[in-house]
Amino acid sequence: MSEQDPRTRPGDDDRRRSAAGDEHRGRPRDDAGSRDDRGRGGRPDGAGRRGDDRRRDDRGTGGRTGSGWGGGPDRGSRTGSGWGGGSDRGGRTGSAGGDDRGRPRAGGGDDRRRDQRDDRGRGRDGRDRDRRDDRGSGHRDDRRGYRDDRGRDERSRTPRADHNRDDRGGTRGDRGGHRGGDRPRYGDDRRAGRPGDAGGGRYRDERRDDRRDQRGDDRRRDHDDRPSHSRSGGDVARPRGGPRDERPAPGRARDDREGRPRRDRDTGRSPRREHDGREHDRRDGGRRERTAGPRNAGPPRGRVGPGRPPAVDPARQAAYDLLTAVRERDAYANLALPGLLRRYGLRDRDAALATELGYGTLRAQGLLDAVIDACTDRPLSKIEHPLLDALRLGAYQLLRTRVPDHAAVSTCVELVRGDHGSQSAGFVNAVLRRIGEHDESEWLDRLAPDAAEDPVGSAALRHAHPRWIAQAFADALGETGEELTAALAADDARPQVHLLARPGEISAEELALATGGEEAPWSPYGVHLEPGSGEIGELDAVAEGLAVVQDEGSQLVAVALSEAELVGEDTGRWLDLCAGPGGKASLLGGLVGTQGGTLDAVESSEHRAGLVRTATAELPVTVHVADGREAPLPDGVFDRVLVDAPCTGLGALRRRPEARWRRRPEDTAELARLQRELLVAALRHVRPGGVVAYVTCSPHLSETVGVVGRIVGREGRPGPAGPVEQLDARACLPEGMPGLGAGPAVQLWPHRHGTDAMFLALIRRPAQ
Ligand SMILES: C[S@@+](CC[C@H](N)C(=O)[O-])C[C@H]1O[C@@H](n2cnc3c(N)ncnc32)[C@H](O)[C@@H]1O
Repeated sequence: MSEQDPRTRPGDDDRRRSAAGDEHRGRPRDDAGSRDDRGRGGRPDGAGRRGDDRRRDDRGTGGRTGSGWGGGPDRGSRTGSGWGGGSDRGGRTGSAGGDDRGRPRAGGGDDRRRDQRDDRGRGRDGRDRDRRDDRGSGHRDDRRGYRDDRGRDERSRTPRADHNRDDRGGTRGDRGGHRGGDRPRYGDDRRAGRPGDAGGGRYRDERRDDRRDQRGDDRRRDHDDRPSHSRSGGDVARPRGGPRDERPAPGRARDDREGRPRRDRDTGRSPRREHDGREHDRRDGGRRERTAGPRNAGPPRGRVGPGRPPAVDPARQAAYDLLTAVRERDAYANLALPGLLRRYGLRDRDAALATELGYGTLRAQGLLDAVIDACTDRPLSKIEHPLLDALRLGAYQLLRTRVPDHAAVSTCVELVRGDHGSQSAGFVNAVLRRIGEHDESEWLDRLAPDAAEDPVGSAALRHAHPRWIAQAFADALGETGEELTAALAADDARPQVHLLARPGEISAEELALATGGEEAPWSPYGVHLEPGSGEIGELDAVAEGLAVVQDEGSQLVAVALSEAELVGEDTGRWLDLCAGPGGKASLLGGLVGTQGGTLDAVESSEHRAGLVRTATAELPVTVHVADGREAPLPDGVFDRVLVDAPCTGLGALRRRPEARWRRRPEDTAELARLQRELLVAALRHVRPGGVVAYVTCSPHLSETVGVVGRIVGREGRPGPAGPVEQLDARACLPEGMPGLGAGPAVQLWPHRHGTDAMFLALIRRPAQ
């Protein structure tokens, strides 16, 4: 889950909104025949358009099923789980080629891709025209080649809205009405024991277009609050990159909004404000070294001289305001940033610069503070916060960007001069000049603990992590050497944006073509976008609801649950016990929908339950606002249950620039209790022979194996949920995926897998 992370602070939900995108899913494997069939990986139904001959030939045995499940001949044999990819999949990451990847592909062929290319060329006017036309005629569907009259007839018998009622009445009996058409199918040969083998369809009805319009309105209204909609899910560009192409990226809508930089600032900060007592010391920062900095380099104690408007470029002003918002309002950076970009009229390279500076400064805060601390007489806690923000912003530019020193210093000096006077400006100037005397590695050599004596402390400072988080990573990795360094470094890097190609809506291949991205190495639904400029929400595929932002690790754990081996038939009744904001519910709902099943989605926060409704609006998902520990749902009936538990989110810090400095070690104990209780509840709701996936986006042992160990029981003694069996989760992840450990649980890592650090345990209730 991305910044929309619920796990961070229970009760803060209203501050978080989501694109249902960020953010963290089977079949019996005892049937060799079905394994083989899956392994051949062709479209089970033979329906849908084919790609061109070259693609068909290259794909060989690994053609894509409409639902994204393919699997080359060498893949099904391992787990029988039908993970997509052809026999050459293992070489994919090293291969520049696209057509020979043996990737699973959805039903669309060249026509659809051509259509999408044409769409892109039309630009905004063309899209608007299509939208107008769509409303009455369904033209939009034709345009993408998805139109299916049979499906529409069936859908008209079972309006979509039924699926999102908060009661279940009348929906299940109609499930079959959503199947059919030329949409991908889950055949018996691929999903033994699954219901609805006739396949799934797109979940649409005549109200779809209306709803899309409504969604568009919601999207615009919620824009400020949507997470991860900048290309990086975080930073977007280095400040001194070459000239950037200001044309819209492929598939990106032109934005004809007019933005005007505004100089007004909404902070109203007083230079005399009391400090809040927050520590700005070297808690995580290694030993203190005072250099011969300005001896009088303490902060001024009040405004000196007349204030005047800051003469700073809007990008730096926006970054500075972001730091203020995070500090003063506990804002989530990825939720606050889009509004600031709009306020200052920032687009393209300016937006990229503002994002880089704001996110980078937040991410590196502990390192920056250690350096600032070494350059002034006063403890950081005695420096007025706005000045400290300016110092951090300047220090980040000096140490971690190619911004010329003079520009880094002078712009930060000007940032404070207007509101805080010339004496404050002089203080900032003096400290930043001191910082600029050394580069980052020289400062680290001076300030970091000796790696031989304190490897965790050294790695923590060098990669800008609090020590306790670096220690938690070390504990989970089981080492404090090179791999810890690699993990922290990957966690400190600008992340790619990962998109989920929604099952039944668009294939990963099509989405990659439409967005200029790359198909993900592991998830059959994933597309990676390079960090760059621009708003993800402006991509046509995202704007039209065909794709959402979702980390590949989140996709993998959701698909793993859908792949886990049940005892007995999958009746298509699935449950997501902690669903908000709906990222995985949207994927699970799409998967279960393609086989005619349903998903119940429980979320304790009303607001976040609303986000789940929005994210699953066209899927067979019923949303319940309830505490997952006592949800009003029957016991012992669900085939598959996801517990994507509220957690510290330590595994997604790269997407949440400020989170690493907010979390406290003591957060984990209370969360672990809640996690255990939710897992026990899930095991109550799952039927005998059904499977529960316990998932966190944290590698902290007390939230992962600690929770699972207590519930599964130890040394033959059952835990509080009675006897259960832990499955080998590795078998439900793509074959050839490296670094999955010794099992049975799986810990994903950014440095090993390019994903957030998601944890997955699969637990099955014994069959009666
Ligand atoms: C990690 S998030 C789930 C993310 C979600 N699965 C997704 O992919 O978008 C955990 C969610 O659990 C919710 N939550 C917290 N306590 C809960 C409880 N007792 N019962 C149900 N949901 C709860 C939080 O509000 C939050 O939305």
